[in-house]
Amino acid sequence: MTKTDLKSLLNGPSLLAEQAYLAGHWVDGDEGTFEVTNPARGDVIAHVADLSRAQVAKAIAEAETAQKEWASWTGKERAAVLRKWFDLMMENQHDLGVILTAEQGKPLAEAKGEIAYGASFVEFFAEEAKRVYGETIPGHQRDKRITVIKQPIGVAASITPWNFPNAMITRKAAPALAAGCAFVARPAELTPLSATALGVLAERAGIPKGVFSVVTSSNASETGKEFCENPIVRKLTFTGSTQVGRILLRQAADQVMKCSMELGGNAPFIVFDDADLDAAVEGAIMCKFRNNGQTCVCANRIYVQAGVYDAFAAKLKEAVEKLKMGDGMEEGVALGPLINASAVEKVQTHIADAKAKGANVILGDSGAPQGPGYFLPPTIVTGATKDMQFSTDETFGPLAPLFKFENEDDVIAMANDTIFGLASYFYAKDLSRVYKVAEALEYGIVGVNTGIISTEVAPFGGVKQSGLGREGSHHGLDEFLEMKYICMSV
Ligand SMILES: NC(=O)C1=CN([C@@H]2O[C@H](COP(=O)(O)OP(=O)(O)OC[C@H]3O[C@@H](n4cnc5c(N)ncnc54)[C@H](OP(=O)(O)O)[C@@H]3O)[C@@H](O)[C@H]2O)C=CC1
Ligand SMILES: O=C(O)[C@H](O)CS(=O)(=O)O
Repeated sequence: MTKTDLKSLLNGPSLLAEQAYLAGHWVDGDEGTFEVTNPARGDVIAHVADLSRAQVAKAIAEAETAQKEWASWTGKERAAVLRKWFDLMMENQHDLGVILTAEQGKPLAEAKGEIAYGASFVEFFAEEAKRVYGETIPGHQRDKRITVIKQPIGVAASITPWNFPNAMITRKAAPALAAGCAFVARPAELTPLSATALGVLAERAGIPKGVFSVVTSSNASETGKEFCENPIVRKLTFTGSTQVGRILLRQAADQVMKCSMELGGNAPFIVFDDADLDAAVEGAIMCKFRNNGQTCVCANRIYVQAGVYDAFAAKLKEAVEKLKMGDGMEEGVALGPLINASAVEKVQTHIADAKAKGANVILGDSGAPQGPGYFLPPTIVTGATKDMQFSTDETFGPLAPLFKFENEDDVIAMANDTIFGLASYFYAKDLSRVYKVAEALEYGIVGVNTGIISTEVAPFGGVKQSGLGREGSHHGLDEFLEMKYICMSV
């Protein structure tokens, strides 16, 4: 798919923006441009503005000015503009999906699903913009009156990954703008086009110049340092690996900057012997193979109780064999390419490690199809054990390792034996078991009899080294607000 092909697929080619959106102006990069390639075919689909650190600093300075006016609007006025942004995202869902598939690779149906998911945060926080409530507290002395108010934190900056190039930005920008903050977004180098398209629609929606900027760059480290070291930035919100999250937290510590961190995962997916096996297989497929396994909430370890292990393995194999792999633009494709060669190599390394330690490959692991693109057939291994790499490291690809367990206590101990704590899942019918296991799992999210937990109405986030803070739900607004109390003598 070339740039010409991509433009021909769009109803509105102007959504394909190769410049950066800097404080309401479309600009070239002082560092030139960087290439964006289609992971299914390796074609170059865009040459995107490569901003310098000085240009990023300019976006931040403009944001500071714009934010003061934006914060003076009523919540209802901000809500109206955010609602328009939501409406434009949904009106352009097809084009935004095509752009997303072109740069990230996921099947078009999934990409359009991400657009709706990303837009749902804008819709939700447009409503929340009107509900930034404070409180009054009975005075501690007869002549004292205490009032608590919440105010926007100021200029927020985001760094987001390539796996959800639309939704990871809107999940942060929507609450920030609703709260009255200004927002400077730095998308991943691999997938900047979904972000610049959001800039096109933000401009059309009437979001004031400087309130929302998209600073595209090939130098993540430099942009990150500007975000962490610039005293105007009061909030850093990051989604990505725990490794990079640690770097950013260290850098932000010098300013004691408020940070939200949505980091890596290592999700256990547990099938008890009283589970509905067909439902568990359906849930495992969605949980493991959404975005071809490239999500932080994907099942990374699948634990199956001994009595149903063989039956589950057979059913899962039969279901996975039906999944069509190919270019995300092709009808009926369920599994697109991985994002790049290193992603393929990581999955192959996990498979090789497991085989070397005694695992048995019951599906896949056959050589990737010839020709361009980062394709890897889905693989299922049985006989997984805790000494294998995928027990501790996030695979981030289409590999389903099946572990056998005997009882509840053992599987809870194994599930919790990780530095991560983002998402977890289990299938069971016994109510007592459901309550006990859900409470015992050390994770920010527990899916019970479901493999998909993503929604704008719930507080998404992890414990332990999977992150800090929550995104989505009314809690998501607090990440961009400062609380103040006024103690008045009457
Ligand atoms: N908890 C969550 O919600 C999510 C967690 N993740 C986790 O992220 C990983 C996969 O995503 P991936 O994008 O590879 O993760 P990375 O952490 O490598 O990258 C995430 C973002 O951080 C940027 N970045 C990388 N290094 C630095 C740095 N030193 N300073 C500032 N920014 C930097 C990247 O830029 P660039 O790519 O341009 O180099 C990218 O935009 C997995 O571990 C996955 O679990 C991913 C998505 C969601
Ligand atoms: O980046 C991710 O993996 C997302 O946070 C997962 S979700 O929000 O789509 O569930």
